[in-house]
Amino acid sequence: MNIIQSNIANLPTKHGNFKIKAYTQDNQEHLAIMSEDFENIQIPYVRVHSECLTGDALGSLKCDCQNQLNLSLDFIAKEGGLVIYHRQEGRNIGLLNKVNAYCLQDKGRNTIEANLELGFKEDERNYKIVKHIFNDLNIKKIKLITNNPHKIDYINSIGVEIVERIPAVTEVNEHNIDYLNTKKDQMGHML
Ligand SMILES: Nc1nc2c(ncn2[C@@H]2O[C@H](COP(=O)(O)OP(=O)(O)OP(=O)(O)O)[C@@H](O)[C@H]2O)c(=O)[nH]1
Ligand SMILES: [Zn+2]
Repeated sequence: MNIIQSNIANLPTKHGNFKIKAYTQDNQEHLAIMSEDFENIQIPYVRVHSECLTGDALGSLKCDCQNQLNLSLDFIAKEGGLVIYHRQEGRNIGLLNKVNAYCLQDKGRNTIEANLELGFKEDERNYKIVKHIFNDLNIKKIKLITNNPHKIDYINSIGVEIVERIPAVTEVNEHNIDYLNTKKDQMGHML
């Protein structure tokens, strides 16, 4: 696993002041976004946020990604911890395939059916870089911000203890209600 990593730099944002460190693996560039007091925290709050360009950058109402990212950055700036911006767009099928999946959803498929019809699993993400980042930042115990039980299982399986789960529940609207219901009913999300 060939990973290149950056130095640490300051990043002031409208959410607060952070320190950032980038990691490159297999042409994917990921970012650790740490609160200023990160080094002194015993058990950090952590959000592993999967990239969603349409949500995070454009404010798409089809998903809850931008709201979850904003909520997490606000929370981490205040309470102390880390957001890992995990560049596995579209549950790791990539942007082009996600747009094709959205086209199928325009025709009535749900988020899982669209992935399967394109020849992918419902979730193609892997968390190898997350394991590396936890090791690099010497993190052994965390409080994880998530609704996704599979993320909890994975992070437990790499030897990082989750002492508390913080829900990341945000607003429901007419565009994301079906998506959120599919995540809850068919993907096991705690919503
Ligand atoms: N393939 C595909 N990916 C999607 C779709 N909607 C959102 N995504 C991607 O799903 C990822 C976010 O996953 P979610 O299931 O919303 O949340 P999660 O990260 O599994 O769980 P939480 O920690 O609770 O947020 C991002 O990479 C999005 O780009 C979709 O309809 N199809
Ligand atoms: Zn999204």
